[in-house]
Amino acid sequence: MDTAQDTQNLNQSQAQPPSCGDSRHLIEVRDSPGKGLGIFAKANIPRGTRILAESSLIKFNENEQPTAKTIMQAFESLSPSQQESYLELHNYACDLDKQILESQTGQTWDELPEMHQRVLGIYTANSFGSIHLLASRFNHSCLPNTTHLYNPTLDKETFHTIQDISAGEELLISYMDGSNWVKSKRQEYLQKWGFECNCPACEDTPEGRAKEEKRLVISLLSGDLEDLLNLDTEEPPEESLKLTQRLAAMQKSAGLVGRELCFSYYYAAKLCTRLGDTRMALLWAEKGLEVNRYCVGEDHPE
Ligand SMILES: C[S@@+](CC[C@H](N)C(=O)[O-])C[C@H]1O[C@@H](n2cnc3c(N)ncnc32)[C@H](O)[C@@H]1O
Repeated sequence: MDTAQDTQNLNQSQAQPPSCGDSRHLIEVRDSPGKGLGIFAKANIPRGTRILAESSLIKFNENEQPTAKTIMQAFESLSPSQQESYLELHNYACDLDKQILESQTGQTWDELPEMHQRVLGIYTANSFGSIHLLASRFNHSCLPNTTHLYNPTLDKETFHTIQDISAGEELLISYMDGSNWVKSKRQEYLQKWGFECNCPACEDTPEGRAKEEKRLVISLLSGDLEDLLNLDTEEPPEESLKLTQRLAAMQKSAGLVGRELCFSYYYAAKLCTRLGDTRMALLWAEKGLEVNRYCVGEDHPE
């Protein structure tokens, strides 16, 4: 066997992007000061890149609410090496999660065996409804540059950049659904993970406060729009269209360019259709499609 040739082949195969339909060769896991580990770009990454498509290590059915018992069973059904990898993940359970787990086990947190505390703490700190080994290293930002969604065709969670990323930059997702939430609501929600967010939208600086003001307007516009939709379905669509256009413009200027923007564009398209303005309806729909494509890729069924 030619050892030099083997080494060369190995180096070449490491240099090749893996054929798993993502660009994970462009990212690395390393220390993120004040946040534990995080995921960083090793090169410039353009918007819309599928950086990761990852199968779950542990997954529950959509309509199955995981409990302490089923989480422990899922962990025990893993192979020894999978268990080892699982146990390396970040471990944190907030008081509320502990209370829920206590009520399910009938034991206080301190009475639970140490291994149970660890497995359950890791589950609550890392679950997107499922556990993924690499994706568990994404830290949070209220102004994320990466978005994720389950792709049922691939049976994988996919992660796409929604901004152009520079080499060395951390890739950050949002841990919450409500991108229009104001700071106090966001901070309250993030207690689940035991940290105080200091992202550009949360920092107490003139820039941070200006971003928060935009978020407040977005929150109010979304609320007004919801009221228009809920209170009177006969409401003339012109008013809703104006609100939707303002909402989309604010989302864009606030840097909220994930699927929330796509939904505003789609909604504007629907309203234009209702108003008989096919040309504008097409334009909004195309804008929505473009955002959707960079958020979830071409192969998502939605
Ligand atoms: C899903 S894990 C993310 C990866 C984790 N940093 C690690 O070392 O494995 C969630 C934990 O990361 C930390 N974290 C995530 N986003 C953060 C942020 N914006 N600021 C500080 N800590 C953060 C918190 O400790 C949180 O409980």
